[in-house]
Amino acid sequence: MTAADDILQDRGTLLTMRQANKWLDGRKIINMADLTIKKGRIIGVVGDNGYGKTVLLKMMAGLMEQDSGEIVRYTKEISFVLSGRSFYPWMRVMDALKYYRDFYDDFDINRAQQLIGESALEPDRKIRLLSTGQQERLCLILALARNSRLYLMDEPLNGIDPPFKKDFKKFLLANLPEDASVVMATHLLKELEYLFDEVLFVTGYGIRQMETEEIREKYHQSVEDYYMEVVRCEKV
Ligand SMILES: Nc1ncnc2c1ncn2[C@@H]1O[C@H](COP(=O)(O)OP(=O)(O)OP(=O)(O)O)[C@@H](O)[C@H]1O
Repeated sequence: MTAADDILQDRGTLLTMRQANKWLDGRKIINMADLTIKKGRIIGVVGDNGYGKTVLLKMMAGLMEQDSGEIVRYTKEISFVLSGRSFYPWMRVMDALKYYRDFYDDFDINRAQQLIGESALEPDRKIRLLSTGQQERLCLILALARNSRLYLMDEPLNGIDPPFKKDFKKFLLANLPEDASVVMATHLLKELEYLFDEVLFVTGYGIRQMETEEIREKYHQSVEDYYMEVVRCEKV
């Protein structure tokens, strides 16, 4: 790390991307991505289908490497929320907890068990037999029971029921370590934009990072309207 990087770390920066590019199957998916993830922020990742939100999250997690440009992670404590399909077919809820305990030093199995109990998930139930929403809830619990600095979530609430969606902010804030940040890809803008401090718009030509307060106060629009009426209409 350079001296300038040390200063960024002191100011609470968790991750930066500078002019990061990613090609897949000969197509440029991520184009000159510039972004900064600071501590204590909840950040939405918004973009049309296939524009590269998942690829961007995987690059942040280090699961996909950039082809050019720079990604600096100022923390190793990054928790990626898996999907329910990530588990072996034989696994029960309790097996997933033990798997996480054995795999991650920062996983608090007691905390996970408590959250499983509060969610009415049965510890002996096979994960593949859970509903989509129950699987998503399990994956969220597994990720949040890790003591991380950065939580990466790829459409975590698609199958989840309206009451939990409504309580999600409370659930998240109650279970996030202090000063941790969340980066969350979602199409549920109407329901979730109230959560976001910032938004990363993933467009066909690059990434645009904006404060939600700026969108609301300067442009007098909701994030969804701003995305639909401004960002999606821009041509570069
Ligand atoms: N491993 C891979 N190999 C080849 N192409 C891939 C791979 N992963 C993703 N892609 C392609 O990259 C593009 C972006 O995919 P990605 O899953 O990031 O989109 P997304 O914005 O998350 O979409 P959605 O909103 O539908 O979930 C797509 O065209 C996809 O087909």
